[in-house]
Amino acid sequence: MEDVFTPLDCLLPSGKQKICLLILNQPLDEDLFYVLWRKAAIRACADGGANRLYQLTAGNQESFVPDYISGDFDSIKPEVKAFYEEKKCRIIQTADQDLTDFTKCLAILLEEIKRYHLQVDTVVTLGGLAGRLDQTMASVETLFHAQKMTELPVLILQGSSLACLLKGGVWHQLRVDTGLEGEWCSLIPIGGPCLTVTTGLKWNLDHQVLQFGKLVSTSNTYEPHGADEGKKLVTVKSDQPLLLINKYKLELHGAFNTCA
Ligand SMILES: Cc1ncc(C[n+]2csc(CCOP(=O)(O)OP(=O)(O)O)c2C)c(N)n1
Ligand SMILES: O=c1ccn([C@@H]2O[C@H](COP(=O)(O)O)[C@@H](O)[C@H]2O)c(=O)[nH]1
Repeated sequence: MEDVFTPLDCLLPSGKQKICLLILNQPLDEDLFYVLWRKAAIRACADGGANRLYQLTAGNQESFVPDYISGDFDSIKPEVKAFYEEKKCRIIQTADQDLTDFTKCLAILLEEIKRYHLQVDTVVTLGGLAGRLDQTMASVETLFHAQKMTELPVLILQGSSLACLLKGGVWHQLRVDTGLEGEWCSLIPIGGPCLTVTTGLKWNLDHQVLQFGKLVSTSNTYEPHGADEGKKLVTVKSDQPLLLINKYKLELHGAFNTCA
């Protein structure tokens, strides 16, 4: 079975993927935010993610009201909660202290996609890869939950890195021809050893085992003159879920920041 996917399509203003957007409690990149917000079928904030949204959209906050804010609400500021409540944003308390606000917010999002039969190709998350290291590790763990909850790809973007967990046992064909690809990409075996085959990379893996303490494919890059140069395809197969991290470059210089 083959899974064809363009990881950076969501960042193209003219991209084809239909997305939903989840905002976590990390500084928001303005360009990323405005490109993604205008495309999203559902927009949600996890707890303090609402503070970040409120801050970024200062002066025009009523044009950027999310569909819901969920979480244990130990981070959202009272005035931010009151503002969005007044604007009819749904406030959903998720008190469970065994799952992160990110995981719980994602679970709600996936239920809504199902309930309203929304045509969605990708769930895009802003934040989650910086700040507290335990939270960053938890973000990656959320991707494992996500694979049990949905067939949809769940992406996490922050600070020029896009992270996505590739399913095990499937050939992934990754198109890397958007023009937004940066100079490196990595394959990280998170849950245990990953028997891996790749094509289209500078350092390909030929049925090699990626494993912490053995071999981890960081600072890899796309093959400069491969046979698939025209299409720019990378293929990856691993017997276990494998974390893909891509560098992206988005230089819009605020070109989209007036569109709600
Ligand atoms: C074994 C175990 N360790 C730790 C916890 C605590 N814990 C895990 S997820 C979670 C909720 C974290 O909420 P989130 O808003 O994502 O992070 P916060 O900013 O509140 O730290 C908590 C308290 C637990 N329930 N079980
Ligand atoms: O340093 C951080 C802090 C938070 N996150 C993510 O945001 C959500 C919500 O965080 P709150 O602090 O509870 O508002 C959390 O579940 C993390 O996924 C982060 O990535 N890094």
